[in-house]
Amino acid sequence: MSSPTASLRRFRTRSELDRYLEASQIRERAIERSNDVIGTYNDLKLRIFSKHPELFPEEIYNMETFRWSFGILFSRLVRLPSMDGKVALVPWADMLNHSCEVETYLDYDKSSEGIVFTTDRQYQPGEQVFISYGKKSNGELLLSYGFVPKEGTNPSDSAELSLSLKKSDKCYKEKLDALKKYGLSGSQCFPLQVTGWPVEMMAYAYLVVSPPSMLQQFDEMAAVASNKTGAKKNIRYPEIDEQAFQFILDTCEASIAKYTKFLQASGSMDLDVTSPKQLNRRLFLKQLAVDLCNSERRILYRTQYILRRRLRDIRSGELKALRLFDGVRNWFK
Ligand SMILES: C[S@@+](CC[C@H](N)C(=O)[O-])C[C@H]1O[C@@H](n2cnc3c(N)ncnc32)[C@H](O)[C@@H]1O
Repeated sequence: MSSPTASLRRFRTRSELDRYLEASQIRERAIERSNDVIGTYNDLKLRIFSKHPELFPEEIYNMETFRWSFGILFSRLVRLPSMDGKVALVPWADMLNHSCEVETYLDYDKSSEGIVFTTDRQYQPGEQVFISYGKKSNGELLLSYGFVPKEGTNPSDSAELSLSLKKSDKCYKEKLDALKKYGLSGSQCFPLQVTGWPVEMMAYAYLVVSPPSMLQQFDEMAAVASNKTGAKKNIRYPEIDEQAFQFILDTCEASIAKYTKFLQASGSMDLDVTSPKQLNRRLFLKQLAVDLCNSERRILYRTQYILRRRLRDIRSGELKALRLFDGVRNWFK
């Protein structure tokens, strides 16, 4: 199941997105999705609604009802694997809640010509049966379905880290050209998980920190960063490993600081209410934002730990090599 607009049922306006999701890259995704829905509506209005007002009156076919319908439809439709991922609305199935821990699924069954729900184990009468909405991060679940699973319970959770070329880089233009050639830009987001980061991110970091003497490798780095070269290549440039890890660590720590600032400020966030109903809604949105930030910051902390250990290993390796070199030199004296 996927929903491009359910989040917009939670965070209705741009100012709500800016206020509650300011620390998370999910804010950018939400803005993109919102723009997609607005674009689709405007396109339909131009090509169909405005040409047949008797069939599509403005009181019904307006932006607000369009967004609502999209949200309802996409948070309830089911993808059917055996029918090439075709989507369907299945009345009873839309009552199933999501759990990150189950592998139950819905699919079309040829012999019974119906949709069958397959469970992963036996359930007792009265026990709640869950389904998986797919291997999605907490941010994606918030955007698509309007909830955030409990921290640490989602094995597919990820947090996006944005890396950027340095404007002061002597080879800024050459690096940007290499990135553009593979459809990338001077600033790219990559998903981090508690288990590590993608090779694309490492390649991007190599490119950012590489000196002018590595100009010949810029193309290869950009190609791997884009994952457009077909097979994934696990490139390594040991001579700039330390700078690349340090660069990712600095970016990661700047991001952690942003989350921490938001989480600290959220305690005294001005909810600016005029009615109890509004207060409840804003408290709910704040809690969703806090839950999301905590789960994303947890992944960043883990990344920070892995990076610090890598850097420590590199530096202690260098130190050992230096001591060995000094030892040999002294021996020859
Ligand atoms: C397909 S419907 C599931 C049925 C829904 N609970 C209902 O009563 O209509 C999807 C919606 O259920 C809610 N939901 C599903 N799983 C959830 C979970 N694990 N925690 C909180 N809310 C959940 C979200 O609001 C989501 O947009």
